[in-house]
Amino acid sequence: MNLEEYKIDNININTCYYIPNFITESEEKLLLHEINKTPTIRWTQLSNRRLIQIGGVPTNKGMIAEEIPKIYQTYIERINDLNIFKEHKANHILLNEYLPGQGILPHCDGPLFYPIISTISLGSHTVLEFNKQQNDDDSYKIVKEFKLFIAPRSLLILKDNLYKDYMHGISEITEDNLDDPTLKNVVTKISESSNVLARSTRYSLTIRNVPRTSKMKLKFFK
Ligand SMILES: O=C(O)CCC(=O)C(=O)O
Ligand SMILES: [Fe+2]
Repeated sequence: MNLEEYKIDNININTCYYIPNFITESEEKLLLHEINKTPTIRWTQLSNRRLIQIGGVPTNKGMIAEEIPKIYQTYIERINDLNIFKEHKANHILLNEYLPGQGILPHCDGPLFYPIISTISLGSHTVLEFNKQQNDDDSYKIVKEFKLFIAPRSLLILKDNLYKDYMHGISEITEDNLDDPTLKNVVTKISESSNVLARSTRYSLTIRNVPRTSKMKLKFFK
């Protein structure tokens, strides 16, 4: 696969790739089946989404690697085969679940990760919003820059300045108007009369590299 063909090039940023249909419908179905089997206790419930850490829990001291189930490891390897992470191979997945109306506040992913995010989406589309933080003397404001339409089964790769200089987030809304001119990637028209698309439950597999990972097993002493 030649990644350069998938570069989003109308946002003046060189570091964004969007690959529709990166996985097939049957792969999506198998992943959704696996996710739905996960015991509730493995999920961390936040106020506006649920998440599961796969591969360990990154901390500012590094991460103790935990075994990654085979079905997820397959996709880590598929991402590593694209060679975007080079020697900083992907070794971690943060799995997010969003019900319609849930989202994630604008944020940067920060220093726990090597600065590349690769995201496989499942179940529903969403719209990812990119903002910049503008600091005044004693306050700051968030300036909306652009949005990307993220289809189920797609892969999105963000890196370099898009990782460091922009915040990303998902508004807590239940539908998206695809005629929004700030949406920067091509989306297909749903119908002549209305271009509003309702969200359903979406899962994102955010696949990253956690530097300073040790293979040490946790030991418990009495
Ligand atoms: O669900 C997404 O696509 C974004 C998730 C995200 O920003 C994160 O996990 O840091
Ligand atoms: Fe993020």
